Amino acid sequence: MTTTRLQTPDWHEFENGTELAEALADTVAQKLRAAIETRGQALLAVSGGTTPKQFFAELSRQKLDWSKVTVTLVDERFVPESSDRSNAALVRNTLLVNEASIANFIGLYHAAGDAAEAARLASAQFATLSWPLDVVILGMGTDGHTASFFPDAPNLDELLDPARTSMVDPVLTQDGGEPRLTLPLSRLIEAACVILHIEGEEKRTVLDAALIPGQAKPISAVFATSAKPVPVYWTR
Ligand SMILES: O=C1O[C@H](COP(=O)(O)O)[C@@H](O)[C@H](O)[C@H]1O
Repeated sequence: MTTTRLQTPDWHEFENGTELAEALADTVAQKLRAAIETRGQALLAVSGGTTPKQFFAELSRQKLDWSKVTVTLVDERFVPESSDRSNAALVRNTLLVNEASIANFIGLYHAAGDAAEAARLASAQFATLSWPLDVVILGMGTDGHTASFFPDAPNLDELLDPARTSMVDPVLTQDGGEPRLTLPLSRLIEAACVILHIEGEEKRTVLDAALIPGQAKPISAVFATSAKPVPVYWTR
């Protein structure tokens, strides 16, 4: 992986998780309203894991025409929604409630034989969407992965190829706990708006290091290849 151009992050720091969640929800809601205004619909891709819960709760209460919003995931574990590891279950339970309960949701998981087959099924569904995405909210693990771009993934270079044309890719990773499904970097950075949401000192240190050329982690590729600034929303 080569990184030749890293951004100085557009840093948004908050006193606590509640203030961050409110500000991020306001920003995302504005972007969704603008997309609905200009193209009659909005596509939002969110991350899973533990960080976004409070943000999802705030976003779910935002007043906008959620019937015109399609929500999907940046990445998913190859597990059914009955699993407590399911990112789709997190979205259903914490984002697709309140005002947002009428949004359309397209998950990445399919009950297929393996992650590769599930990725093919998800890609066929994604082909019906009106690309590019309007808003992408990324998270990051303390190993520097974002989406399911895990450092140990054999196909990491392909996933991070800015010219990649696939829609959903399988990821075979030990670090990630189970096989994964992910949008490739190209689909994420072509979005009108990409925001990184991280919390805690450890993640800030990891990100700071990853932005130094020559210390590349998967997250580095987002900042190295995005044509637009990628705001970082952070709190201790
Ligand atoms: O595995 C994943 O991890 C990252 C970070 O999760 P967190 O629990 O540290 O917030 C997440 O962004 C990604 O969507 C998820 O699949």
